[in-house]
Amino acid sequence: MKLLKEILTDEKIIYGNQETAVEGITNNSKKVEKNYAFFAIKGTSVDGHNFIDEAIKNGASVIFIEDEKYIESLKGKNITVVLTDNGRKSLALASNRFYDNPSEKLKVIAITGTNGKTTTSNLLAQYYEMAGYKVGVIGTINYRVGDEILSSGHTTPDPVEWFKTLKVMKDKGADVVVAEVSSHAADQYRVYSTKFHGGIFTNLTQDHLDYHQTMENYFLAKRRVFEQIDKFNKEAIYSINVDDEHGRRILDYLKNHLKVNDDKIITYGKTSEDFKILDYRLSLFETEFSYKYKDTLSKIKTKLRGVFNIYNLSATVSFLIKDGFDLKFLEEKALHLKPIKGRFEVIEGQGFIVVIDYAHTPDALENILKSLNEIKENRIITVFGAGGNRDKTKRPLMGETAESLSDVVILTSDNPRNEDPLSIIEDILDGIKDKDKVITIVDRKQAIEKAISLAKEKDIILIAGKGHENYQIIGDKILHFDDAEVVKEIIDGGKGV
Ligand SMILES: CC(=O)N[C@H]1[C@@H](OP(=O)(O)OP(=O)(O)OC[C@H]2O[C@@H](n3ccc(=O)[nH]c3=O)[C@H](O)[C@@H]2O)O[C@H](CO)[C@@H](O)[C@@H]1O[C@H](C)C(=O)N[C@@H](C)C(=O)N[C@H](CCC(=O)O)C(=O)O
Ligand SMILES: Nc1ncnc2c1ncn2[C@@H]1O[C@H](COP(=O)(O)OP(=O)(O)OP(=O)(O)O)[C@@H](O)[C@H]1O
Ligand SMILES: N[C@H](CCC[C@H](N)C(=O)O)C(=O)O
Ligand SMILES: [Mg+2]
Repeated sequence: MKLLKEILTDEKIIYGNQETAVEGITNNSKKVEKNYAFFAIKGTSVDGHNFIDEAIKNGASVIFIEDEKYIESLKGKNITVVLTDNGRKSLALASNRFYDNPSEKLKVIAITGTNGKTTTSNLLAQYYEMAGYKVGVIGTINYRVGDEILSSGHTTPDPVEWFKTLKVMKDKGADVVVAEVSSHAADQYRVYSTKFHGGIFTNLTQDHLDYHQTMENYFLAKRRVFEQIDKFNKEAIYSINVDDEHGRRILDYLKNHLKVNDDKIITYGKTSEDFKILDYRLSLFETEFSYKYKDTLSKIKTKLRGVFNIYNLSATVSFLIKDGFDLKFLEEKALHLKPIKGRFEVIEGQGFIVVIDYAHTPDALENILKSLNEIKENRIITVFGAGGNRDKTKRPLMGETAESLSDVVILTSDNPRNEDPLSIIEDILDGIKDKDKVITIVDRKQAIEKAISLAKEKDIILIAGKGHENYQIIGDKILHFDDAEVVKEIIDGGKGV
């Protein structure tokens, strides 16, 4: 329990007083219990102010409002009413206080960018674990501390769950928390007021334009992650991919606008002067790359596969160098890093190879396919779809990429959600010129079966888009579906490598 005054920042109390007891906080009227503070937020689909009555009925003792027009109707209701000019910020600030400022006692690291967040955060987690730390991970796959899975949901949870999860992780003995911060989260202040130990920028390419509308807005949302890190910790450290034009803009912003000292920043990439990626050698089973750091010219060997993972590993290693790790330790332990579920996951078939990968953006699809083209000995058969109720403009771009970098394309369903699966496929087909290369099979399992039946000696089948997901969302139903499981069932005895 807290008193209202303990969770307030500079919001204005309209009715009631700051001694009001607060047993819990939420922005969801359905979750309100006795003596909760309810935050009414104007959302992207509905206005939370419409649920004030429900929150009161459920026992709210305090209502935070953003809209002054509700002041009058709340008069004389024996409820403490607080006015804020930004409900989302207030919710984050209050959640942080309610859960006793957990990030003050943890090393919380934010990873942001369109692709590579889950991978990079898991690589960081593995390194910290190998160095003896207890680590929490918050991201797309789940929220876990050590080996204990706490829950799962959005890539970045809402503020109440975010700060609560940090507190639970701290109470369970975590020293470090690595967290993916999505652009939605930055835009909606889900992690506002967290004291981050540092931040990593992986890349920015097209995705989520249904939400951000333009690439520039999308970029500004990502930039906000760095603004927020700097605002609450002037000592934070940063690792930035400067091969990416948006990475260079973030770097410029950190140095010239936020005035972050050079010694707090490390860059990585082929064009970097800090952690410079030189040559590399790819195979289906391991990767080796050389790099230059200061006067050291050296090599890293890992079981992770694909050029994009050289970037994710470089992001990780460069960040850890800034965090004081020994380079030799990082090199040696790279061999022990485990690949991440559903990211360039390889399953051996009878003579052919199946690769399962979470590529669900045009850039990710291009990257995985380019790496496969560097490795291939025969054809590439690509099976994929696109998520429903998500950015439609990426669909034809994914079609174009798949066509140009594969020999056969099998279009199928990803998570169609509330859209017609066939019309999603039509959108992808719009980007494909040579329709003869394409087979359309709406049912994902049948599409995978077809790919396997077509596979010849040394072919590679890429099954993209769902990676680790063990479900398929069709309409409002969530059905069990797991690409790797389906493949193993079909090729009976096919083993993962
Ligand atoms: C676009 C988006 O991010 N929406 C999320 C956001 O919605 P919102 O804040 O705009 O809220 P809203 O649904 O308009 O409702 C407004 C307010 O009314 C309240 N309400 C609503 C109904 C009710 O009965 N009672 C009530 O109090 C809501 O709690 C909310 O505070 O906050 C909601 C509550 O936390 C989320 O459930 C919702 O996720 C939607 C369903 C979603 O699909 N989000 C995805 C796109 C997302 O967040 N993805 C990112 C990126 C993924 C990645 O690329 O890695 C992620 O971090 O997962
Ligand atoms: N550094 C990278 N650059 C480009 N593509 C990448 C990179 N890392 C991963 N990918 C591609 O993106 C896919 C998803 O990777 P990952 O899950 O690490 O990204 P993410 O940023 O967490 O994605 P999400 O936004 O869905 O959480 C991979 O399966 C791969 O195809
Ligand atoms: N975090 C991403 C995941 C997309 C995964 C893909 N399988 C889909 O359902 O579109 C999103 O919500 O846009
Ligand atoms: Mg992720």
